[in-house]
Amino acid sequence: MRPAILDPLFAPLSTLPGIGPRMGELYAKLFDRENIDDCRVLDLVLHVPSSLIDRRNQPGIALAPEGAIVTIKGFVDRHQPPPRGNASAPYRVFIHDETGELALTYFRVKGNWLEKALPVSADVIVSGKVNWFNGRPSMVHPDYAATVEDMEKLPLVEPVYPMTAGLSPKALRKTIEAAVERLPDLPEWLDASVTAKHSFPSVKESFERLHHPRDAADLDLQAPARRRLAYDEFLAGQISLALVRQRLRKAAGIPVHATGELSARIRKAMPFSLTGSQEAAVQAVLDDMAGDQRMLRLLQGDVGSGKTAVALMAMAAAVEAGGQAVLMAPTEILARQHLETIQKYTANTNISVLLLTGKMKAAERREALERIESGDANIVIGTHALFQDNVNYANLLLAVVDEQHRFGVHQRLRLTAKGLSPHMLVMTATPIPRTLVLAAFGDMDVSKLTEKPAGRKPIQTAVIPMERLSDIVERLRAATSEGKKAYWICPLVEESDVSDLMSAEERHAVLTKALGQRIGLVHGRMSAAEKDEAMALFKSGQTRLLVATTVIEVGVDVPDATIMVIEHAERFGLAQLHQLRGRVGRGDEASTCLLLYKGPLSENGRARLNIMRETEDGFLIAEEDLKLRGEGELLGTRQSGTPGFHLASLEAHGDLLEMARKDAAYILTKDPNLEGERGNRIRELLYFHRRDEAIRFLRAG
Ligand SMILES: Nc1ncnc2c1ncn2[C@@H]1O[C@H](COP(=O)(O)OP(=O)(O)OP(=O)(O)O)[C@@H](O)[C@H]1O
Repeated sequence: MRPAILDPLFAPLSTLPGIGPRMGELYAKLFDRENIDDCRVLDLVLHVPSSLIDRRNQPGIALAPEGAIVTIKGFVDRHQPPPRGNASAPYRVFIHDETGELALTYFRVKGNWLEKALPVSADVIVSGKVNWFNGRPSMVHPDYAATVEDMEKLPLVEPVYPMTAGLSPKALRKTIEAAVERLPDLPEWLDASVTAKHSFPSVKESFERLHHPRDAADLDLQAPARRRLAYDEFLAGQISLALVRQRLRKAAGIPVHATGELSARIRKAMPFSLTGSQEAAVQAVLDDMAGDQRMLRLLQGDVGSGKTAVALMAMAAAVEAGGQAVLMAPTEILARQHLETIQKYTANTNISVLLLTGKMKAAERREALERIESGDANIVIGTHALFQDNVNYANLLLAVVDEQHRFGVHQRLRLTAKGLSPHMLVMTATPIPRTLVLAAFGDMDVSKLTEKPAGRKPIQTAVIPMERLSDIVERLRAATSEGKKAYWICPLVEESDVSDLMSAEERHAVLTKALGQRIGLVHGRMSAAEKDEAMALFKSGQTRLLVATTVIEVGVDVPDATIMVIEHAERFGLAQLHQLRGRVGRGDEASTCLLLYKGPLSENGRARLNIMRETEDGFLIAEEDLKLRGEGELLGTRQSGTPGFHLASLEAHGDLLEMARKDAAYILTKDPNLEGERGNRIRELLYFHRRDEAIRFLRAG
């Protein structure tokens, strides 16, 4: 049961004033949720400012610096409405103080609200950005403008929040304010010794400080309020992870005794032998599975390092021992690709491999569910549909979760919530720094694939301005007529007026015309069947050029594709570029990657693209990326911060993570089921910061 004191925070966002269906949609977008019903008041409380506007600067009109936000106290001299018949001309209000005159400039003014807000001969306060033209200052659409009496509430320091298009900063601020007011007086969930030692303010005080900053120092990542909340968040994360691990481990492992019979056949079917590090990983996995504790292992390997083969060996072991194995992929395309690969390698065994996705037809799905329940299906491959409530496994011994870089303990918890706790192998592709591993996975055993399969040739990477597009088209013509295959990646799906990015559809049309051949297209808005078809045509060589958005970024494997063109490379995160480039260089043919950019490049932008040219080492790229951009962008996803965290930043709060890890271990050693007095406090913390995850876990417990 959720502690009642948290109820106001878990109330739907729509209970706040001013949130109707239209606003609701915007908030859902802001919080990256399906719809407004998934948003809680708490989401707003956790939506912390990224910067602030300081309106304390009151230099007087004559001394207002160009482009700076200032607040001016003045006297209204006159109004100058636009001349009749010229509605596009500005409406000006002239005010003065003892240093000079300022024009307040408004466009498209309707009605007479300006006369009311800024009456002639009134003392007024205005705040906004000042620009100078020909020695005259003007303020276009002041952020605030009213008589002195009406302006008592002018916020001199104003938080600025991360936004989404369509939402106004004012509306967002007001809603957040209303949400923060609902913050109850929470009892302290940390031990007094911890709060005292680090001078942590209370939770309520901390949020109030962040949402009502007095100056920039309050928003500093090292400010006590921010550190407190970051620590809480890390602690909640570490405790959830430790609990999952504890649960998984506690359920006595079913030792898997592999006979090696099936895996020997599979190896024969593979056109290569495993690399040394693949062998080492397989061995570690088999050892784990044979033991009486549940395996919980992370398999980390750079793009194209051959993680799938390791996973397949592990799954074969589960089947040899008479059980089932599942492989969960992050996307439908990947699930189908895994299915194909695995079917190919298991063709001369009696292993039955089955696909289960969310998009199957009812009859097909029913049949699949029956085969899973009867144990007829040995290996089940799919998306998150694998762990839905109505899927019952006959004898699930191993779950492989291909997380790529979409971290989340969700799936792992989902399994435990179903009362299942098979051996677990989690695969990640993006090379992640240790701190990030710790934050996203907690303490897990780790196997790393450090070598690339033999025979791989380095990928030639070139950084090329868009102006040379026609050269590239010619190169592609030559290459495809020689039988080579190429990807062409575009950043956006459909043309949009806010952006000059060429959409995939448009690029597809242009290239089809220029090359006079059939060209494939894959983007996120196509149906699964359409995507499959496009991938199949490209694999079989019926199309030799595939225009795609980043839907193909993770895991797509067409080993004979050797050319990768990335349009607007300057707009991608480095890790994402690395992932994309990793789609070529997967066979023994030499490959090329062309990074097309639209100039002029910033210094930083040039440095980033140069890193791509200089190295193919994912770990090095990740490190450089971290240096240049910060970890949020490292994963190429979130606008800010660390994935899964609202308040904590791995870069800034690494020390707190380490502390949280130790404290979590201590707390759970003392009270493994969180039943004691401290345990109850910690449960509150878990609900607050991990929500449904925590809820699932507590139910599962
Ligand atoms: N030991 C090996 N020798 C040669 N080729 C291999 C070896 N292991 C795997 N491969 C091949 O290398 C390619 C990449 O393997 P896989 O798809 O498993 O990579 P991955 O680690 O999942 O990479 P990504 O994260 O990019 O998806 C595949 O075409 C696979 O058949």
